[in-house]
Amino acid sequence: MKELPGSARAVVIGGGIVGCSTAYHLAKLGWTDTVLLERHKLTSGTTFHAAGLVGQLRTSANITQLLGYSVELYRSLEAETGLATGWKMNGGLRLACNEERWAEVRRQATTARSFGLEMQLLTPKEAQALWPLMTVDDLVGAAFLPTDGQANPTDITQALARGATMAGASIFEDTEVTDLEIDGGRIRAVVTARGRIECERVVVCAGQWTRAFAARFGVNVPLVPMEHQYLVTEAFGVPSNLPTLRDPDRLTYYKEEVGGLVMGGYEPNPAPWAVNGIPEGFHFSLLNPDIERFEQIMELALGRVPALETAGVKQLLNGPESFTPDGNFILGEAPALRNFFVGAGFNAFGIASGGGAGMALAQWVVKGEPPFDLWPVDIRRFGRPHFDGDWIRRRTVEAYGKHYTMAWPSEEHSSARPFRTSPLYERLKAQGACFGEKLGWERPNWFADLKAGEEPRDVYTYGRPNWFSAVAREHRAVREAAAIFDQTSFAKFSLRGRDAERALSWIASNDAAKAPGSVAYTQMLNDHGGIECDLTVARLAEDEYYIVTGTGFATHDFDWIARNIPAGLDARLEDVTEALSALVLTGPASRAVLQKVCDDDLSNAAFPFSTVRSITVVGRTMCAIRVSYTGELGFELHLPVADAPAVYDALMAAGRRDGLANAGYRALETCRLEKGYRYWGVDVGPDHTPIEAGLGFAVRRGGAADFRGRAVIERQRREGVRKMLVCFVPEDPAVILLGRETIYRNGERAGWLTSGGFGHTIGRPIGLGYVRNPDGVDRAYALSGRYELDVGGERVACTPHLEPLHDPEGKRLRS
Ligand SMILES: NCCCC(=O)O
Repeated sequence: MKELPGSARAVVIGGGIVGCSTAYHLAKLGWTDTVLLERHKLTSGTTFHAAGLVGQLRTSANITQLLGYSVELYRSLEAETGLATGWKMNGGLRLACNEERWAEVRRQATTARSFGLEMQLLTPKEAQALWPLMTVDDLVGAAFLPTDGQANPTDITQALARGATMAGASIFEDTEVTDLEIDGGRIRAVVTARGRIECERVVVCAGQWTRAFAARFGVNVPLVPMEHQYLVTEAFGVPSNLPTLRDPDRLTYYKEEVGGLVMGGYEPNPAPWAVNGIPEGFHFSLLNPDIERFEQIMELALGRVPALETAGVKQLLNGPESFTPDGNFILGEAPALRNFFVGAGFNAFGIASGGGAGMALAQWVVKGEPPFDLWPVDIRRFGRPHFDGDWIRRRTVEAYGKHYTMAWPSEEHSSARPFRTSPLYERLKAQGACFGEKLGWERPNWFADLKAGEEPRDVYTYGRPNWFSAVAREHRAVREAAAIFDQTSFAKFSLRGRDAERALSWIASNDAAKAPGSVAYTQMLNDHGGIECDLTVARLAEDEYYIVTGTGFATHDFDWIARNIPAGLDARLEDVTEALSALVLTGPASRAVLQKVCDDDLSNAAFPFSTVRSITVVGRTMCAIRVSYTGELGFELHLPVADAPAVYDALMAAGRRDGLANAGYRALETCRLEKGYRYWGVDVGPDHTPIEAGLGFAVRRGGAADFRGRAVIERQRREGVRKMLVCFVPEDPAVILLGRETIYRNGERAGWLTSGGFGHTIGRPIGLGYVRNPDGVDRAYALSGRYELDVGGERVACTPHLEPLHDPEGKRLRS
C-alpha cells in the first residue's frame, strides 16, 4: 500500500463525486500536493446510488452557471482521462399539467433565457415526439433544455479521480480520518489510522457523514440523510437518446438506463434516516425498500408511462441522500474554524453539481474566495435554527416533500414554526399579522383587516396575490401617515475598542470616522470592489459602534467584519441581536407620533437624518437612528427586548389619531422598490461594485485612509463600468414582475431583473436589473434605447430610470 505523505497543502476528506471533483480542480489549480482520503472505496458513500440526472437551471444565475460548468466538464472528461463517464447530452424535459404549473414553466423558460440557456417551450405533441413512452392527455405544455443530460455517477467520479491523479493529486482509499489537529483556531494536521498529514487546509466532502464529523470540531453543517427511492427496470427497448424527464405534477423523474428506465420521485411523506447517527460500516450499503411509500410514486408514474406496468423490475433502490433545510447545497469555509472547508448537502443534485461545486470549492480553498458570488449555497447563510437538530429535520422533511411541488412567488415554509419570536409576536398576531419566517424568526409580512373579515393567510398564485390590497393599505399608511414595522429580527452587532474607528475605516467604504452621534450607510468591499456587506453603522461613542444589518446576514456579516479587523487592533465585535428589539416608526407623521411619548427634542435641527440619539420613550431609554428603508421620515428604535411591548403600545396609542398602522415586510419591499433601495443578496452582492450598483454616493472619495476595495472603485470612477443597475417601469400596470425577467435593449438581451414587484404610490410594477454591455455602460447608455422585459414569454415595453421613482431628491427622508 502506498505510504501517506507527511504533509500536504490541502487534504480532501471523502471520495464521492464532490471530493474527487475538488481534488481534481485543486490539482489543476497547481495544488498538486493535494491528498484525498476516502475511508472505504471511492463512491461508496452516496455517489454509487445517485440517479445521475444533470439538470442546470436554478433560480440563481450563478448556481445555474456552476451547473453549466458541470456540463462543460463532463463533455470533455472522457477524452481527457480515457475513462468512460456515461455522459449523454440528450436534453431535459419538464412537464406542466395545469395552468399554474404552465405559468411557472413559462417563467422558468424566461429565467433560462436570462441566464443564457435556450429553453424551448413545447406543445404536448412536441414533447411526446421527444419522449414517445409517455401519455400526454393531461399536459398543458412542456419545456425542453437541449443541453441538459445524464451521467453514470460511479464512472464520472472515477474519471474525476483519474483526472485528479493525472494532474498530480494523490488519492488514498481505506484511509479513515480519525481526528484533526487544531491549534490557535486553525487546522494543523489530519490524523488517520495510517499516520498524520500536516496540512494548511481541510476540505470535508463526506456526504451525509459531514454533519457529525464537522460537529466534533465545532462546525455546524445542517443536513439530514433522507431515504430516497427509485426503480430500475429491465431493458424494454427504451432508446438511448431519450431526454431526462421531470414530471413535477406527478412528483417523478425518469432517465434511460441500458435500454430500460430509472424512475424515482419525491413523496410528500418522506422519511429521515439515521436520526441517531449513521451506523458503522455503512458503505456500498442501501436500505430496505419501503414499498408502501413508493406505491404512491409508482401510481403517479403509471399514469404517465403505462409501459412501466409490464416492464420487469430490476431493483427498487432505497438509498439515503443528504438533504438540507432550504434545498441548497453547502459550500465554503466554516465561519467557526479557519481553513476548514465544506462541500456537502447536495440534496438531489450531487451529480449535476459535482463538477461545478468542486471547481468553486477548489478556488475558494486556493484563493480564499469563491470564483463568483455563491450566497445561495454559502455555509454562512445559516444561523441559530440550523444548530437545532429537531428544527433542521422538520424543515428538511418539508423541503424534500416540496422538491417538485409548485415553487410559488413569495412562498413561505410552514414547518418548525414558530421558532424565534419578537416580544410583539402575540400582539401583532392578534391584530391580523400574517407571518413569514427568516432564519427562524417569525416576521409579519402583512396585516389582514380582521374587522373586514380578511384572513391572515397567504393564498399563492402567479397572478395577483390575496395580500395585494392589504399591502397597498400599509404602503399608503407609510407614505401618507405613519406605520410601525417590527424589525426585531434584524442582526445587530456592537464593535468596541480603542481602535474601532481604525478597524471600520479599513472595512467600510463609507466614512465611519465622523463624530459620535453620526450614522453611515455603508458597503464593505472585497478586493474586487464587490459588495460583501451593505449595512448601517451608528457611532455611539469614540470607541463604540452599533451595526445593523439584515436578518439573514447575521452569520455572514459578522464573519466578514470579524475576519477583516486588521490584526493587532483593539476592536471587539459582539452579536447583540438577541438582546435588542427594533421598532421602525416611519412616515410623514412619525415624528409627531413619537414626540407625543418622548420628551427629547426630535426636531430636524436637533435630530437630523443619518444621526443616532439616545432617547427616552415612556420611561425606557433606547437608541434611535434616523434612517429609513421606506424613503420617508423615519426612526429606528433599538431597545431592550423587555421594553418593546410597552413602547409599542404607547406608540400605537399615541398614533391612533394620526393614522398609525402596523405594516409588514411586503409593504417594506414595495416602498424600497419605489426608492430604488438595493437589497443585498438580491440586487447587490460580491459580484457588484457600488459604482455598478449606483451606490457610489456611499463610498469615500479621497482621504488618506485606505479601505478595502478602494483601488477598484477609483479605477471604475475613472474608466467606467460594463454593467449598471437600472430601474424599469412597465407601461402596463397589470404586468406582474417577480424577478429574473429578461431585459432587452433595442431587441438585444441586456440582462435580467434582480428584483420585481409593485409600487403602490406610482401605481406601476417596478423591476431592478443590471444592464450589461462589454463596451461599457454609462448613464446616457442606460437611459437610451428601447427597453422591453420578457415576462413569462411575453415582451412588455418599459422605461428605464436611474433616479428613485418616489421623492427623487430625498426631501421626505430628510424632512
Ligand atoms: N437525484 C434525482 C434528481 C432529480 C432531478 O434532477 O430533478
